Amino acid sequence: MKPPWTEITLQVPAAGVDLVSYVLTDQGAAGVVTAVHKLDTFIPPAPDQPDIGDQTLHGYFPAVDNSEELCVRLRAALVDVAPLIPGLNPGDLLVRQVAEDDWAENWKQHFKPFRVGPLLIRPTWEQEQPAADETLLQIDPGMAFGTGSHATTRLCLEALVAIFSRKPPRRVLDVGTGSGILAIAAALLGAGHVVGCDIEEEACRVAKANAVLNRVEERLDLNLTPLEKIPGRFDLVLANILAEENVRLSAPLRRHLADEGSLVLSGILEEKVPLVREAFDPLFNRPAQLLLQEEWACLVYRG
Ligand SMILES: C[S@@+](CC[C@H](N)C(=O)[O-])C[C@H]1O[C@@H](n2cnc3c(N)ncnc32)[C@H](O)[C@@H]1O
Repeated sequence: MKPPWTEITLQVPAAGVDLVSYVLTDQGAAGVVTAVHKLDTFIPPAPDQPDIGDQTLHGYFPAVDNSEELCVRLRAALVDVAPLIPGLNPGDLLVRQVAEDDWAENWKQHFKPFRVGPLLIRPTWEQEQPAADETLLQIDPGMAFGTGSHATTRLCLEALVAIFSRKPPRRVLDVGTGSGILAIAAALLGAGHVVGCDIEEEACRVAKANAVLNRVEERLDLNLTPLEKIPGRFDLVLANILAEENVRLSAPLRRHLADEGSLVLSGILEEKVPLVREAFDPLFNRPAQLLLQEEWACLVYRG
């Protein structure tokens, strides 16, 4: 029998769905589902649009014995973002144990192939073929974050393609590799050696499987080594982790960057840009390039 999951359900004001989804993922949710909007492309309504009301959000966590402990942790994380989401009630969590079949396949219908520069990024269950001048990147995110359809990943992919079009980095570091999508993109675009790290064992397993799928496993080193302990310096460092985590890791991220290398910081809500700039600007001689998509920002520094 397939393992069960712990489902957490909460009501979220429409404009907060993306942020709460991100928080649940950060707290270990393997998948997040809304009834009417998919997680990865939710666009908050414009201020002049009528409020479309609360959305029901389901987060799926590997089954836990003590669901109260999970709820306490989630409430604490939600209390942190509640000031950004008027109307969010972090106390209001419903818990249910569910079988895998209840949700595991449903989300797949939302992930469609898309293009960034020369890359055609395609989920494994889709058939679209690359044009002659395109490179296919196949991805099965499994239980890891990173289909490419989240704005934070897309911003990284766009920055990465632009950097490779100027001067292909030889050595790349992908901090918080998730499904391995960015690490694999770097390898497919020509990087000689790519290190990807994550704090989640499952992410490393999924990323390795995706590396094999794309036949780049020999140039990829995917592991659970904490950033501080990874040896060497890199021509390109990518970090699609939350703003606060980027700030916490500012010193080791900078240390891992080779001279003239590029540092791509993502997972940053637009209102958190000043916080990230405050930590990173003093470490660089030049200001960062700012890329924006939906309510997410990406900062690109040059060493
Ligand atoms: C938003 S996902 C990004 C996945 C993928 N790189 C992408 O761009 O789609 C963030 C990932 O970072 C991992 N993570 C969070 N903090 C981390 C840290 N300090 N070191 C390594 N990985 C971390 C999480 O487990 C998660 O897989």
